[in-house]
Amino acid sequence: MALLIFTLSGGWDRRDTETNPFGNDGNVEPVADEQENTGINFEAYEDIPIETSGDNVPPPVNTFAEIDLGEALNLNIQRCKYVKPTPVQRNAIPILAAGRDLMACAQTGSGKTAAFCFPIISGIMKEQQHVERPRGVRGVYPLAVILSPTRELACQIHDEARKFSYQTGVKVVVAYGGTPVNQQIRELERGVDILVATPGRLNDLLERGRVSLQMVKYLALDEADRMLDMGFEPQIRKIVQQMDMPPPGVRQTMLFSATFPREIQRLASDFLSNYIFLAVGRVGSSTDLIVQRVEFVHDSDKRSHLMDLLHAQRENGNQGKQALTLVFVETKKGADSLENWLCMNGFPATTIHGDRSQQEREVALRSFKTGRTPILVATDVAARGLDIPHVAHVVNFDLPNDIDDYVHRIGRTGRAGNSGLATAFFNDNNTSMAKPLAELMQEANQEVPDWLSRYASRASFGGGKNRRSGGRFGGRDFRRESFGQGGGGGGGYYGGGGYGAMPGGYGNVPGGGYGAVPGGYVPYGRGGGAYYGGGYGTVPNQGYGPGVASAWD
Ligand SMILES: Nc1ncnc2c1ncn2[C@@H]1O[C@H](COP(=O)(O)OP(=O)(O)OP(=O)(O)O)[C@@H](O)[C@H]1O
Repeated sequence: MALLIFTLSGGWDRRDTETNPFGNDGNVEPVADEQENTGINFEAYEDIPIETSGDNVPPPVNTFAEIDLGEALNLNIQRCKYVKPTPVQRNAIPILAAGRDLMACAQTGSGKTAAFCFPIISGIMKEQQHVERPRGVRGVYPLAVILSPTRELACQIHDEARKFSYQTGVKVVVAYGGTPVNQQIRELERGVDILVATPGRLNDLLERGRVSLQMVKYLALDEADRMLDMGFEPQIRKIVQQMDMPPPGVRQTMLFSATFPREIQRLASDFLSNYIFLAVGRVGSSTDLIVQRVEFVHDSDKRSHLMDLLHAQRENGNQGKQALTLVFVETKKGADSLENWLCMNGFPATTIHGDRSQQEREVALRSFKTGRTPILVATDVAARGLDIPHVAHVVNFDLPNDIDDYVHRIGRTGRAGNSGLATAFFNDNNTSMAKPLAELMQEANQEVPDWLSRYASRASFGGGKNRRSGGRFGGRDFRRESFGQGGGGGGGYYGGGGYGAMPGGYGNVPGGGYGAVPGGYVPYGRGGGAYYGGGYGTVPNQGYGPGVASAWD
């Protein structure tokens, strides 16, 4: 017999005909080996520093089972093969399950999506019987809104949330620009509990009167610092403060990012009520898990230098295969032209940026993910949130002007406890980044080349856009600093060093200072030095020393 339950998502619960988002992999079987099944290097997460502030912070949990998330959601957690919660999940889920507002700052790739999705889904499951949506009015009344800065990230969150809510009766719908709005309206009218959206498209739907926010109980901003910076803030204010969304205290608000500059925190506090601030030290981003290298490369040499890196990577790759490499450039034009050049030189590449149609962007992303075009040239549109498995190398061909953008960009590798490699090309156009970059690398136990330290110590370059406020954290509660209790903080948290193993490794780079790397996997660790084995051992960037010295002196 078909299971038809009327739900207040505005439609019929069609759990029995729901497409299985896990595909054939949706069987719930006991997980034999955590490491193998999750890909998570759990040890890397053990000593992670956690900082919370606010009134009556609910204690963290060690297992998902300690929180009553509901049976259907627990089954999905097993289907996802999540054995243990990550530190941000351990701390954030009980806070959110207790109904508290939260500003959470946790390293890239550490599972923030689940940290806000689980409590939302579980909360809606519990309330399903009691919620009454307005009747007789044509409109769509989501109970939760999740906002994301890019379309691709909105899609990704939607895909994740659909997995987590499979067979729970909770309906997730996504709305984003660049696709026909009427189709999305029709989908919304079939019922929605959780609406994942980009701000532009949601505003459009609100202005058309097709969506009402009056029933919203949960509001989540992913990449919250980006959502509240100058570009997006007016749109967010409009959605959150000028339409019919219940005020803070009535709705529950959760803000998540890997970075949280102080001034954005101050702004964000308008949207929150008696919130808890949570900072989780960076495991996945600018930490030991990502080997960061910075090389001095003049603009005119960037292409040939990139080519050398890609050649070396191919030679060391698995059966001559090119490892997935994400190359960040500054402009859309620059992205197109580099992509062309790479293709002409025998490196299958594609590109993603704001001038491409949504369809082209989606095709490009798919082609990169599947390895058909293992090089993706991107602008900052791909800097945040995208969770692409097996990205081995992020190249900052053009460095960003903001250190937080750098943190998000390199965080596209080294996800979920895996290791990764990030290379930045630095030259005289990037002097304002020298100081924050050197500091960030130092915090993360990376070896800072002498020439970069010299740039960093030059007073005239010291005014770089260094918005970092958290020392070892991606951010620290600005309320504490206002009260004079916090700020800064000594070292010691990264004392352990030496996580995991490094994929790839360069060998035989023509003209470079890299040594040959047999086997491709090279252990790395603090003080150990031997990132790339051989000649590239103890002093990374040595090969560029002379060039840099002449540029500098
Ligand atoms: N408890 C868990 N066990 C195993 N894997 C997990 C767990 N939680 C999340 N993951 C996986 O970790 C990866 C990274 O998660 P997610 O994309 O949510 O990171 P994030 O913190 O939002 O990163 P970013 O700051 O870059 O947006 C995903 O592939 C996700 O499926």
